[in-house]
Amino acid sequence: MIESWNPPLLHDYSKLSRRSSHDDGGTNHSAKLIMEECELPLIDLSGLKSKDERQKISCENAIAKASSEWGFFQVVNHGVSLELLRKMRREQMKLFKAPFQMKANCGILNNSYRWGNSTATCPKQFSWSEAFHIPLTKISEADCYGEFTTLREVMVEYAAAMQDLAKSLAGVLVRNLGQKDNIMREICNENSCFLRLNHYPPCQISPEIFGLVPHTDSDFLTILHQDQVGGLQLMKDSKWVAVKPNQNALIVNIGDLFQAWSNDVYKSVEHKVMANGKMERFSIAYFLCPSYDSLIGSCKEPSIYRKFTFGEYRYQIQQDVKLIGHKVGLSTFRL
Ligand SMILES: C=C1C[C@]23C[C@@]1(O)CC[C@H]2[C@@]12CC[C@H](O)[C@@](C)(C(=O)O1)[C@H]2[C@@H]3C(=O)O
Ligand SMILES: O=C(O)CCC(=O)C(=O)O
Ligand SMILES: [Fe+2]
Repeated sequence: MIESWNPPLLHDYSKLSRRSSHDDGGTNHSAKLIMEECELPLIDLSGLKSKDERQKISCENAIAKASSEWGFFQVVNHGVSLELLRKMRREQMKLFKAPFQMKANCGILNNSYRWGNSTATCPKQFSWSEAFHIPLTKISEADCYGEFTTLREVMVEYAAAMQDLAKSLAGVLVRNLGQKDNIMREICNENSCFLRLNHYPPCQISPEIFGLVPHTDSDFLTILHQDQVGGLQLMKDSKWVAVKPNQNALIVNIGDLFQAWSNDVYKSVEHKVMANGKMERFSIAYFLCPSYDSLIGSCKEPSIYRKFTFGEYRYQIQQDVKLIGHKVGLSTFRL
């Protein structure tokens, strides 16, 4: 265990966990531990820039196919420099090494620090992880960084690179459904997106503890940069499968808003992270989100979902988490 890692809820989590076998929502834990490992569809994005029209179309089709069949894929030759990815990871590790009190109470990164889930009342609601969930509007503000001054430049560069990639992928998905790709450029901008720095410390309580509880993402799409430790799992054909880490690739997944907008053509797939008994794990997620007042309708009629704004959607999630302990998501908005 890292010395500076001093989670305040360790005691409570251990206590809850000891009660877990009788209160796990009826899930069979021993079955959960036998895990199939999958390689996500691997897409070479150099195809998007190819002069050969067939190569370009084949790349675009692969993106659309994976978004419909898996809701997840991995990309190589994505245009984000490996040096930038390495720099970002170094800064992220430095940040999480800081003592808990500093991360939680010194106002860094817009007070966006969170540890686990303080409202958890049973093991299936625990998330054994800490995160900074930062609105992009804040990342260029020098005041946000406290003593972590070198983080700022890297964050700004990283967010810009992710923004470009996310918009280019979103453009492909929008055009694939016969729509004009300026839609995404108009409603998603640097004011509405988020970066999330995740750290999963080793967890010795039990191998069944979640690093991050099962969820779907609430955005249009997410770009994830994970390390080599592994632990990410996703739902495929009604089964949990573990994602094999690939150091050269970034992971892309469809969020709830793209599922709603595409009328269920693209799938926002449930995923989770399992805690690791020995190794700490790091990941960074970039969430492509619209502004809060953007109306999310479907690109074709008849629509499966009623129209809603992103603000309304976020509010509903917060209410659900507060009242019933977890996100309900898109099903609330189904007509
Ligand atoms: C407790 C929760 C917070 C969360 C929704 C959830 O029920 C489960 C996962 C959390 C998560 C993780 C990914 C995204 O950061 C997020 C915005 C999302 O869609 O699911 C968060 C939610 C949140 O922080 O509100
Ligand atoms: O850390 C991971 O692999 C997944 C993180 C994630 O799902 C999220 O931040 O929404
Ligand atoms: Fe996620």
